Amino acid sequence: MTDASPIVRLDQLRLDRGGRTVLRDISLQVPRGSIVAVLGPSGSGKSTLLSALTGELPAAAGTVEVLGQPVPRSQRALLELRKGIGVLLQGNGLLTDLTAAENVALPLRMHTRLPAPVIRRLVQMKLHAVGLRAAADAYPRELSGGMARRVALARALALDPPLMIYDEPLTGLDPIASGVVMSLVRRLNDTLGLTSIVVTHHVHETLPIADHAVVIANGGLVFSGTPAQLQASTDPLIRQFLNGEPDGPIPFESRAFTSGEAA
Ligand SMILES: Nc1ncnc2c1ncn2[C@@H]1O[C@H](COP(=O)(O)OP(=O)(O)OP(=O)(O)O)[C@@H](O)[C@H]1O
Repeated sequence: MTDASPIVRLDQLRLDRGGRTVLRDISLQVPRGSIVAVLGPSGSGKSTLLSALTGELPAAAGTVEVLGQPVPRSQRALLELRKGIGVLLQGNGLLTDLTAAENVALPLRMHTRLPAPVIRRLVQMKLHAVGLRAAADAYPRELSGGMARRVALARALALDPPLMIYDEPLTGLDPIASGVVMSLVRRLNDTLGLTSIVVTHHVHETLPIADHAVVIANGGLVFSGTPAQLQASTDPLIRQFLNGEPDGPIPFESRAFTSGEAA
């Protein structure tokens, strides 16, 4: 029997930072098996939203449920929850004095008691999944930007998390490497039975692999629907964002927070 409950459920969520409300009234359900693109201009609160999913930032109001449970407050329960969330951060976060294989092995060494030969085999499998088995003994400096991103992706997959979160996975990559990484995101999602949340302002590279898209701007969720619906939207705010125009309903120096509420 498959579990039909959403893997992430946000209800009337408000998030504050530095005494200001960054996002308000965010309600969203992420179905299992889907890829959801979270889009929005710089400073709109995308990373802030991610912090709420990993429990780094508690909700100021409303609820956040991840992997079928409210995000806990205790450090111990949070650590347990985070084992089920693979995160690919903006920088790759690879340790430069470790090889690709050693980097991928890190979470397995830290969070499991598996014997070394089993870890070696799992690492080979993860590197194979991102098409880099041959690069196991290379150091990060010997890899191209796209290859390093894929090693970081293999490391994020090390503990077989059901939920993957990608924070700006294309930053610094050329168009070819971007295409490789995005198609890998889709393939891994489908072959490993994952659910993926991709936070990015790379709209045109991300929409083709997404099942659902949300746009955050001006302190809230301004769109939620399929990529086709997003592309067809006539909302001036959405058009401004999609076309990258400086003038329109999104302020150029996007100040995502709305003043007052948490002050
Ligand atoms: N630790 C913090 N304290 C106070 N304000 C913060 C903090 N972190 C972020 N902010 C503010 O919250 C807002 C949203 O920032 P956030 O980093 O979530 O946006 P973003 O959409 O991820 O931006 P980018 O695409 O540039 O990474 C911004 O106005 C930012 O200045």
